[in-house]
Amino acid sequence: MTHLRLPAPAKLNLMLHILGRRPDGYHELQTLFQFLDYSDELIFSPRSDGQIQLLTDLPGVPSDSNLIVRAARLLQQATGCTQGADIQLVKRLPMGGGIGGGSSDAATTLLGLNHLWGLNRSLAELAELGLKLGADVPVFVQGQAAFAEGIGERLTPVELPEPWFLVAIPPVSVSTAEIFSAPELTRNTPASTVRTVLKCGGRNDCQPVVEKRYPEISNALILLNKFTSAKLTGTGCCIFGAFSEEAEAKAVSAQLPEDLPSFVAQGCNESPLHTALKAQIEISSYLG
Ligand SMILES: C[C@@](CO)(OP(=O)(O)O)[C@H](O)COP(=O)(O)OP(=O)(O)OC[C@H]1O[C@@H](n2ccc(N)nc2=O)[C@H](O)[C@@H]1O
Ligand SMILES: Nc1ncnc2c1ncn2[C@@H]1O[C@H](COP(=O)(O)OP(=O)(O)O)[C@@H](O)[C@H]1O
Repeated sequence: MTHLRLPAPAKLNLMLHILGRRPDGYHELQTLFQFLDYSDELIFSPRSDGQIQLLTDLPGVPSDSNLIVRAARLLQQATGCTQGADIQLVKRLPMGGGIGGGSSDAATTLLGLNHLWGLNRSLAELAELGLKLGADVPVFVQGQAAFAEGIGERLTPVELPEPWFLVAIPPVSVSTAEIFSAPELTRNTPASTVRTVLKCGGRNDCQPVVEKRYPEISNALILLNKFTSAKLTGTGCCIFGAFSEEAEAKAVSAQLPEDLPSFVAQGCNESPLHTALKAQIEISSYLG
């Protein structure tokens, strides 16, 4: 195989409840994840010298800290694999946006290199490895819309409607660690069941903290709420609203001011990464 090109899709947190804080500082949460058909892209080419080279510079992120390089090295260590790779990144997902770009890049690296290097590791093994890189990585590895518990790693797959989402990107970057360490964050929301959440929805406990600290986000929510019910994803900065028709979402997107960029994408219960990998595997077996 000469190279492998795969998407690293965004996610939305359709609700996010914080139940408590563990002794290690991580938070127990309940969240509903759905993927978006809007992705970074990664292109993997094999190297026989064992080196991992990221060919694309990501401003502000040194190569050794990039989750792509960290995921590739972790996979080498865990499997004893001596092969390497050149990796190109086409970055589309806003960084620090709460749509999981870094975690998704890491998951695509784990699945992509597992395939390219012929390692045959299961999704469960790769998800366990991914959790070492971030709480959000396992859901991208498993690739199904899910109700997540624990710190985000205990996943119950769910079937959700797949509306069109308008995602607006207020011009600020929010650090996940900052919001989770805020003294004023609600940390005692009672546990819900997946059934209740699917029936009644839920809120994002991070939203009041983020709105207070980032007026740009609170103003963007006021604006989008004029068209549809809008919410924060994860710890922000992105906000979203759902529409049944793509055209309707695009019409609203076109009416937003220039300083509030946005995109429209469909919600997906199967990750576009898994859809692309299945197609890739079919092509490889067809070509022999
Ligand atoms: C909040 C969520 C919701 O999906 O997403 P984002 O807004 O970051 O996209 C996730 O829980 C974020 O997952 P992820 O971005 O992978 O977090 P990590 O790198 O593991 O952790 C970043 C920091 O957030 C805090 N953290 C994260 C997850 C969690 N359940 N409890 C926490 O307290 C920790 O302080 C940690 O230092
Ligand atoms: N491949 C990557 N893509 C994006 N961010 C990365 C990557 N590798 C490391 N990071 C770091 O992770 C942080 C969080 O990134 P990201 O996943 O985009 O946001 P969020 O967790 O809010 O969804 C970035 O600010 C950056 O410092």
